[in-house]
Amino acid sequence: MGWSRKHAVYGERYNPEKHRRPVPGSRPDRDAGETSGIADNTRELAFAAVLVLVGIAALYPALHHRGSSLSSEIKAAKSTPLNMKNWVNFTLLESHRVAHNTRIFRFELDPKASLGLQPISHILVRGEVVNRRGRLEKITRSYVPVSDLGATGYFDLLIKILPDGMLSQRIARLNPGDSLEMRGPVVELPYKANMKTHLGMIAGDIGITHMVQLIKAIVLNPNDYTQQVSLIYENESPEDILLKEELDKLSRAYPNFKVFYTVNIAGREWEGGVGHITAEMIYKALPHPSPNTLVLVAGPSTFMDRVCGRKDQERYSGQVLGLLKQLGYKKEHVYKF
Ligand SMILES: Cc1cc2nc3c(=O)[nH]c(=O)nc-3n(C[C@H](O)[C@H](O)[C@H](O)COP(=O)(O)OP(=O)(O)OC[C@H]3O[C@@H](n4cnc5c(N)ncnc54)[C@H](O)[C@@H]3O)c2cc1C
Repeated sequence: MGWSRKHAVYGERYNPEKHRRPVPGSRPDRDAGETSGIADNTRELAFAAVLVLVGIAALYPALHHRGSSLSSEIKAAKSTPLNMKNWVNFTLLESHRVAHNTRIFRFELDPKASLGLQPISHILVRGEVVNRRGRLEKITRSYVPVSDLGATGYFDLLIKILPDGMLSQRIARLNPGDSLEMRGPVVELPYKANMKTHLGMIAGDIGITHMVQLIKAIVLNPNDYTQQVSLIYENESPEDILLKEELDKLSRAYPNFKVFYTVNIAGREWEGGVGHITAEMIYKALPHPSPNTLVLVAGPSTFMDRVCGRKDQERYSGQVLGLLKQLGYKKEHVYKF
């Protein structure tokens, strides 16, 4: 689904060598003028060889141990029960309220297994409901896991419970120990570490799930050198902001992640933006269109209309409209969920 190869080839790729942060304590390479003849070189070489041998002997048990722990991590990742072919039952461990109409549902995995997702992916959830004609029917909906992708033993879904939502109402009635059928994953945007230098994100309401999955995948990956991830997140009121505490924590812990909130109804103490997202907010907070940047957008249909236009097909983002068009963004600068 979603991201096509066509989108991924635009522009120069971010080059980790060029942008690598210096390793603390590392010293510049030795100047060629410091070497003092063949005899010195031979002595240095012999000494270095002895050091290497001693080093290998000392490190062998640690390397061996690390090797086996890596292979068990790989085994664990492989042991994910989630697959595209069959529906698998997952047991609810617990759920907790995030906002008046939204809850996090935590499902169980084997203690060493993780979901093994590539960002950005969603999974399919199926449940039996009474349909609008009063008949029992199995229906399927998509949800984006928001727990760290490497988390073992569980995964979390953030689900908005709609007043007349068939599956979300069914999920809201689950008790710990109940189970739900799932299948997947479905990769939407196959994100690769360092694929852009600066990512912009614009989310409305429950559209945050896509962004949270990617933000965590970037900041928790020591080999991802993305210079900046900037999110603008729109909601109805401060109480409706989903995962605010977690987003604030991430932005305090990782200087390459910044978040700006805007709400339609604000109290006196509110310090963020007020009203719908504007062109000015986007201009100030997000990367300007360039081959090294990408802006991701997710939210309800009316929100998409204002910001960039709806996705026109299942696989392609389509033309850029709305605020992003006004600001000069083209198809290759925008990914719509
Ligand atoms: C790729 C993808 C990822 C998604 N990820 C998530 C996620 O992580 N968390 C999540 O909660 N949802 C997510 N959704 C939406 C989810 O798949 C369901 O559509 C949603 O839970 C409603 O299903 P339902 O059966 O409860 O409601 P339905 O019975 O299908 O719909 C009930 C009514 O609610 C309307 N409606 C649908 N969505 C919304 C909405 N967001 N706000 C207001 N009204 C709405 C429908 O138009 C309909 O009138 C995702 C959707 C897609 C396509």
